[in-house]
Amino acid sequence: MASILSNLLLGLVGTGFVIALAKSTYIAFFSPLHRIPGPWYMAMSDFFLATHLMRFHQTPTIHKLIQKYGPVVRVGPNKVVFSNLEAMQSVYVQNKFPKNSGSYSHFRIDGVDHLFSMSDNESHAVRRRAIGSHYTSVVLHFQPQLYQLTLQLVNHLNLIGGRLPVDCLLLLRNYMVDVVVLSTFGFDLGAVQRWSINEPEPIADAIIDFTTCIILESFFPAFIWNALRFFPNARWRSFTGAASILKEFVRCRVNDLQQLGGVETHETITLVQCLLRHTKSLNPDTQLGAVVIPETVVHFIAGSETSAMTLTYMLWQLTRSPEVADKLQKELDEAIPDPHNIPDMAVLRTLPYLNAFIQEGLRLHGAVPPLLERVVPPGPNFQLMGYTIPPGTVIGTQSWSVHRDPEAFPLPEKFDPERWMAKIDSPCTSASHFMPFGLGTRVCVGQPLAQAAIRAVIVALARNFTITADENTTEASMTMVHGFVCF
Ligand code: HEM
Repeated sequence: MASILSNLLLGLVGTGFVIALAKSTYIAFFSPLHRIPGPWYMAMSDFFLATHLMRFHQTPTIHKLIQKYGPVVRVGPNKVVFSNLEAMQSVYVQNKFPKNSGSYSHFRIDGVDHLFSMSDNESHAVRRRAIGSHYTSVVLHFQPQLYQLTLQLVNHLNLIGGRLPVDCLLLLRNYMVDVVVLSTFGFDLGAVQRWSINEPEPIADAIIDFTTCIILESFFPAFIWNALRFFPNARWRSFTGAASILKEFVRCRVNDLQQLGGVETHETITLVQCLLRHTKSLNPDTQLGAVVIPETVVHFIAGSETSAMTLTYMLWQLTRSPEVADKLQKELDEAIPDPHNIPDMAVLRTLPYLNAFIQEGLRLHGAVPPLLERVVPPGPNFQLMGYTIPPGTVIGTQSWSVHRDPEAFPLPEKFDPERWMAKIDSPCTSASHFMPFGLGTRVCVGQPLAQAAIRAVIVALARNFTITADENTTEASMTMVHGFVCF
């Protein structure tokens, strides 16, 4: 009896395996995507790409595939990547293909969509209009406070006086949390102050935990993940509860603001004011959890780690190239007579070497370099570089590869701000290959804030200090680890 059962089981497993293999083979070799170059095993299953994602290595793996197979590669049964300017324009700018909800839905907060995760173009456009105005005028409204926060960094570092090494990422993460809270609520959270007295910053920690957690979560079915969250370990609980910590923080601050009447001023300048007015105009009874909280939380996450990461790499580049550091310092010394007085942002935007340095930093170390996945919508097939792509196919490009295209950027791995200097008066292909903030209608809404914070920090630190790397900071220790944002 036992042997009959085990034979039956074996037969069932064998049949399942043969059916799955036949299906994968059919998809790989007979689907409309079968002409597109790429590894045959990747065309059969998403498993292979997922293993690279799990090891935080998907972005460089895709880059290697593009180098090997050419500018268009099939990397999954239903997934195609490309690195080509016309295709970029067509997918992201002209056709505005929607985001792939399969991957972006993991970013939802409690299952609620926000600007970043929305895949429906129409709902996105409404939300974007409501929020976009906040970021286009954020520097106008908050420049004095932004500079004050930045000069705090200088003061704290002056107190250390170069006697001890400083973990730049930790410091800049706290700085960016202060910047994002400032733009969201209009007050100084004091995260940098806390850093200066060696105290942990729960919001900064929760932001980091959240970004790592969603990657981990994406590998488990929801019911398993929900069970895992109850594992009785304090660190694990705070790790998986990062979203709750952030939501609670936002809820309390919004309540405080409402009680003080701060949301009803005539001038709408903070992100939260914009969001409250927006939700009121849609439906006065909308709960905070439906729009304001998830939207605010995602701006904390999207805004702080990204900019802190890019800034850290920019500082590292200053330690590696004395020639670059000297040129930057010379330009800043001439333009800024008083090192404790940062000139207006409009003046900083005219400094050629500073801008070239920042462009180059964003090219090599933009914090969001992975595949920006879109889906071909229902309707006619899409023509991608001579290949027919049916509706439902996931397609996309990644700035990691576009920014390392040797035709646009000769010696692409070299950190060389000069490559931007030559081109400032004669726009050329490299400018159209520049996409650290994404492109099209889904381009980073926080870009003006990120650019302003990066400019202010680089100016303040390079004008006031000579930056050197600690002996433990090496090429190996600085190798980027790739999630959706880099680590
Ligand atoms: C160096 C810093 C930053 C980089 C490299 C960066 C990069 C990006 C990229 C590549 C996208 C497009 C993602 C996609 O198409 O899937 C994006 C979108 C977004 N970013 Fe940023 N970002 C930065 C800073 C910020 C800041 C400071 C904020 C806000 C405080 C922010 C908020 C957002 C939001 C809300 C979106 C979604 C926009 C939409 O879909 O309409 N980011 N960012």
